Amino acid sequence: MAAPRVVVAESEKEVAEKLCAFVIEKANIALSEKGTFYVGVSGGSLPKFLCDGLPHLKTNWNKWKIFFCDERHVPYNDPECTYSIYKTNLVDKVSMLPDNIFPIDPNVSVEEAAMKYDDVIRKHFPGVDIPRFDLLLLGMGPDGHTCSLFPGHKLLQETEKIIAPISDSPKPPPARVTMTLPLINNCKFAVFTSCGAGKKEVIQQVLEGNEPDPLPAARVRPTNGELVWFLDKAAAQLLCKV
Ligand SMILES: O=C(O)[C@H](O)[C@@H](O)[C@H](O)[C@H](O)COP(=O)(O)O
Repeated sequence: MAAPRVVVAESEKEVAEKLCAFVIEKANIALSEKGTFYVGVSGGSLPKFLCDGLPHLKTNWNKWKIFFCDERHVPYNDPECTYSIYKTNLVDKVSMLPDNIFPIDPNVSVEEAAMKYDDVIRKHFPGVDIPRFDLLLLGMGPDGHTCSLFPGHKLLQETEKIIAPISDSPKPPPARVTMTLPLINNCKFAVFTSCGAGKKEVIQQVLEGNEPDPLPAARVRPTNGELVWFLDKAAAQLLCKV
């Protein structure tokens, strides 16, 4: 994999603008090439960046297929539900057809929800071992986690499954469904967005460290794809090479 591309903007507002422009550019290229755009989105602070910026930009929303890089195993009416945040603040805003966004099923066990989600994804990528998303939009926690893959967790060693349950997430809520590294690293574009001085140390560790046991975010290295980081100046302040 080529070195990650690091885009540093002055402010969170500018990060959001650059991120959304990038997303729409990749979406419209995918739509022109194959008529569909397969994207995975994350929770945390990312929904705000995307939901504030994307609705103003031009694309054919009903050719998008939105999946979740991870999702909390909570009812849809729970404020922690990432799907509901995107449904309310993006899907409904752009009048995207609801069957273009694919939530997990919170009404079964987290193990079953993961198996069902695996099926849902594979139905869109028939005949391949590992689906290849056009774009995965990721966040990174202050501990270097991404999706619901946490430091030291056995899920980091997963080599077969593309979707897995977790019931001991150190970031609440504890039960989640997450993409695994084999799926993440098969995408065309893996894009992180991280802002704020609180992330400056872990960003330096992930982007410029050379750890024997890399943090989860440092393990995102698309095999045949590109890695891009959108950072504000506060988050990037310890980086040497930007
Ligand atoms: O649903 C989740 O909890 C997220 O997918 C999670 O992986 C998030 O991306 C990171 O925790 C970063 O969150 P912040 O950007 O809010 O720090």
